[in-house]
Amino acid sequence: MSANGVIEVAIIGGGLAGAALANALLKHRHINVNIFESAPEFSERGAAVGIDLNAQGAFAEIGGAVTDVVERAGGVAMDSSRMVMGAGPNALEKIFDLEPEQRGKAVHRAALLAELLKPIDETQKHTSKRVCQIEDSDSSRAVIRFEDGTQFHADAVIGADGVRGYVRTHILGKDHPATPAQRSDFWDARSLVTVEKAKEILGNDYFAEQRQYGYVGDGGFFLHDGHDDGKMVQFVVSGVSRNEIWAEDEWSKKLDREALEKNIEGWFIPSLHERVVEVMLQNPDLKAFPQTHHAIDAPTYAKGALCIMGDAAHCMTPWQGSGAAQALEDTVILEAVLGRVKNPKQIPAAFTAYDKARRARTQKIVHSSAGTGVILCGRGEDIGLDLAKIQGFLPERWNFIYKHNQAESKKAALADFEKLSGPN
Ligand SMILES: Cc1cc2nc3c(=O)[nH]c(=O)nc-3n(C[C@H](O)[C@H](O)[C@H](O)COP(=O)(O)OP(=O)(O)OC[C@H]3O[C@@H](n4cnc5c(N)ncnc54)[C@H](O)[C@@H]3O)c2cc1C
Repeated sequence: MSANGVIEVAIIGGGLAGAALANALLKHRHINVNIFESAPEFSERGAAVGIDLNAQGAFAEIGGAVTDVVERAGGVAMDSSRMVMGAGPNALEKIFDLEPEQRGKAVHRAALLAELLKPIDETQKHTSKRVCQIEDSDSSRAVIRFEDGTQFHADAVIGADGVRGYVRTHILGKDHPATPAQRSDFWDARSLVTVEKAKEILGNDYFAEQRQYGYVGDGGFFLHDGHDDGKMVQFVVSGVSRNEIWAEDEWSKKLDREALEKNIEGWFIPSLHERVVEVMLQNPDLKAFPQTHHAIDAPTYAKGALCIMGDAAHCMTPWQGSGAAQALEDTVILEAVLGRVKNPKQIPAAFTAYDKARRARTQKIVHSSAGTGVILCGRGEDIGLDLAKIQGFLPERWNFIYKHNQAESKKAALADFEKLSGPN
């Protein structure tokens, strides 16, 4: 703690998780927050991110500057059907529509990140700062060392440094089986096209503006959703990896027409197959990426005055579209408990309360997400391509994510913090 009683918080990683937390902590005058990003600029790869109901709830719970950040970033309501399914050799059937109150929003990642970072003073945002070492002890501030030879001293360090970040390794140890993320059984590829092009290629049977449609195939899945004020549409093709697709250490693969055709062969009815190929090849740099996740549960998200959040803590496959949402739920709890800290000695209690509030739920979603992928690729055990059975399974898989009472969870974490932290 500095002489003026300010608690120094360092956030490592300037993705959606780190930016949301830095923004949320601005409301606490006794906290000085600095955010350190390894890249030369704050940026987001990829197109849309779905802001589901619980993520919207998290923004509302955080309040202040983030309340309407999704609207300011051009978020588009995912109107109507979440899933209209084409399955098996010839079926095209609707599985279920979302009720209006269940609908999420799709927003351009870079726009959302920019809005989250906007209120943070330039002096608190640092780029080209790759953390390579942290020295922490019970008695003094942590020393964060960067690759450029500089260092920073902080009372609390939050690793929001993503799936291959440093802080998870520091907390769990480099040899712990839960430290590295694992490659899942799935891969995906993405393409972003204008609404006009999407209509032209997909036609009315397969496309409706500003709706999120998903098609179950025999081994894979095809999805589209609108974003960027409704002008652009994101297409995703994803599915079960075939053995010949990936070499052991291969983390991306260029997809030309032949490779794409080979990898999605037999998934969809012919009329859909043709359209999937055409719309995906609109991306001149089409690549397949293996989906990774923390398949092995971490025993903790916290150690002393250090903790991890977002993908650093619980990287998940995208099948339930909840990774960013979970980072926002993390933010709700971290903002609340850090807001109560009056003395740096209480920081370990704040992070223990955070770990208790967040770990079990997020790890459950990591596993649920991978299991949902199996179902959406028509490979669920005793489910296969039976649309009625798929319909039966899906709502319960999403409801426990959406119907999470963030205010209650925050209250419980604050009560835990009070119990653990002792007198100021
Ligand atoms: C294909 C796909 C689709 C998805 N769709 C959705 C969706 O619809 N809805 C949803 O809620 N979620 C979705 N997700 C998940 C969501 O994108 C992620 O969970 C979220 O972006 C993670 O944010 P993060 O800030 O934790 O990590 P990241 O975005 O990975 O940010 C980590 C940052 O830390 C920096 N960094 C790394 N190491 C260091 C270091 N040593 N020092 C300093 N900085 C460092 C990195 O450069 C990076 O900027 C999807 C994910 C994928 C892959």
